[in-house]
Amino acid sequence: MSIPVAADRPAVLEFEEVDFVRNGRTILSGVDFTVRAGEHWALIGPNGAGKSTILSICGAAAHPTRGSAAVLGRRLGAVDLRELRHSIGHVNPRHPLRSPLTVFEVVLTGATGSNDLVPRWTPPPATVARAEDLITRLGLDPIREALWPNLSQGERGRALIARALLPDPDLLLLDEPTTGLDVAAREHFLRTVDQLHDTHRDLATVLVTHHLEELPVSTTHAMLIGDGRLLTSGPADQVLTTANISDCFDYPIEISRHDGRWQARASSE
Ligand SMILES: Nc1ncnc2c1ncn2[C@@H]1O[C@H](COP(=O)(O)OP(=O)(O)OP(=O)(O)O)[C@@H](O)[C@H]1O
Repeated sequence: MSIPVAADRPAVLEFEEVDFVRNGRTILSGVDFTVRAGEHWALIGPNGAGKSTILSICGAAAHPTRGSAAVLGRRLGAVDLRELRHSIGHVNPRHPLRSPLTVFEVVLTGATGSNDLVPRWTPPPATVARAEDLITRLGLDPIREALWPNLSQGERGRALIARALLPDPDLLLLDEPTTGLDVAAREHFLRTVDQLHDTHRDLATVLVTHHLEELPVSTTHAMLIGDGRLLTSGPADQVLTTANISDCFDYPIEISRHDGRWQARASSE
């Protein structure tokens, strides 16, 4: 069910020869890719390859040491990062929330980009209406008043997607969103992401995962990262092959695809 995307759609992310150096260590080197509106990318690579670092630049939380990165058409280094972040939805399963907010309140924090409700902030009626709509669309009505500490991982995942979509972002970043989910919650989550792609045709997404089984059917593109370098990128079916994945993980892995979903297992050769 991959949705074809025209090459002339606007670029949402443009990395050109991006290097990222921290504490004298080169973490990313010469990373080059373009993500366009309506594309759904998977970002895959071994532990420590640099995936989270790429995602933090995509989320305007860090900028390149060398090279250039444009997010939503704005070049990092020349724009107010905080303002830019309002147009980016970020789903992080390790969302650092300490107070016992309800699901409804957690979704509302998407309007202020904060972890907690901002004191003395009254959400405008349009924001409340949008939060209600997202809660219904993500199947959260029965747990609207449930408290965050009591939610299951799957319920939290759906609440965080609703939160991320509240400001109607053009870019959605999903950082290992299925971590800790049981198989039913994972499948529900993946269906939610596929439906999202059907209803938000211009939304671009970048999803980081360690497991190819956790890629939504609607994934259109993929990039493989190894040791801070982009190994290959492009249409998902051309990138997620036995040869490319085995090379990326330096291990013989066989890739297959059934009904739009990918599977990876150790090669018998
Ligand atoms: N501030 C920093 N200073 C030095 N090294 C860092 C810093 N931040 C990250 N690194 C290193 O950069 C490399 C890439 O880290 P990153 O978190 O981007 O990898 P990842 O692909 O997301 O890994 P994982 O799959 O384990 O989550 C790692 O080796 C990490 O130890």
